[in-house]
Amino acid sequence: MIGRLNHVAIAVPDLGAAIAQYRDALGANVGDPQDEPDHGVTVVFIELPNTKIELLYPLGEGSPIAAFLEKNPSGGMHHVCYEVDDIIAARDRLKDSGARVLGDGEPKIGAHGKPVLFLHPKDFQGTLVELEQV
Ligand SMILES: CC[C@H](C(=O)O)C(=O)SCCNC(=O)CCNC(=O)[C@H](O)C(C)(C)COP(=O)(O)OP(=O)(O)OC[C@H]1O[C@@H](n2cnc3c(N)ncnc32)[C@H](O)[C@@H]1OP(=O)(O)O
Ligand SMILES: [Co+2]
Repeated sequence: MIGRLNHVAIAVPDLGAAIAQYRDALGANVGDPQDEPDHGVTVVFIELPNTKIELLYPLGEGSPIAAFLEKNPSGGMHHVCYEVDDIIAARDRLKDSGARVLGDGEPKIGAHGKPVLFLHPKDFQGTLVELEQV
């Protein structure tokens, strides 16, 4: 069911510093910040040869990233995103297996303009899992 690793997300307390670190210290190809108010985040994608890094910074009230940074003030790995062909079929199979699909269970449009869903970290070895239909 899951396919390629689409991205690994890192929550950051200082987006400018993280951009500079990846661009200058790591020589990475860093995209421009993209506000995603529907998700309460500003995202910056870093293109790697085999996947992407997604830097996440809180946007607006009630951002899930703000809550994460309260617990992890230096930032840290926030989620992994796997690609799926059919996000509804994946969701239904996961729900049948007893996994918790976050939010109202309906896919939202993510940063790539594709439907995404999130699965509770407690059901996946302490790792927040995002699925993106490609
Ligand atoms: C533009 C979209 C973009 C894209 O790629 O397209 C994105 O990726 S947007 C990313 C931001 N959106 C989300 O993260 C949505 C899904 N997240 C949530 O619904 C919440 O953040 C949730 C439910 C994962 C955590 O909620 P909360 O912050 O309120 O924390 P809790 O205390 O309720 O957490 C319960 C339990 O889980 C642990 N936890 C929290 N966040 C994570 C995490 N990122 N990875 C691993 N574990 C996490 C938390 O520590 C609690 O554990 P406990 O042992 O009970 O203390
Ligand atoms: Co993501």
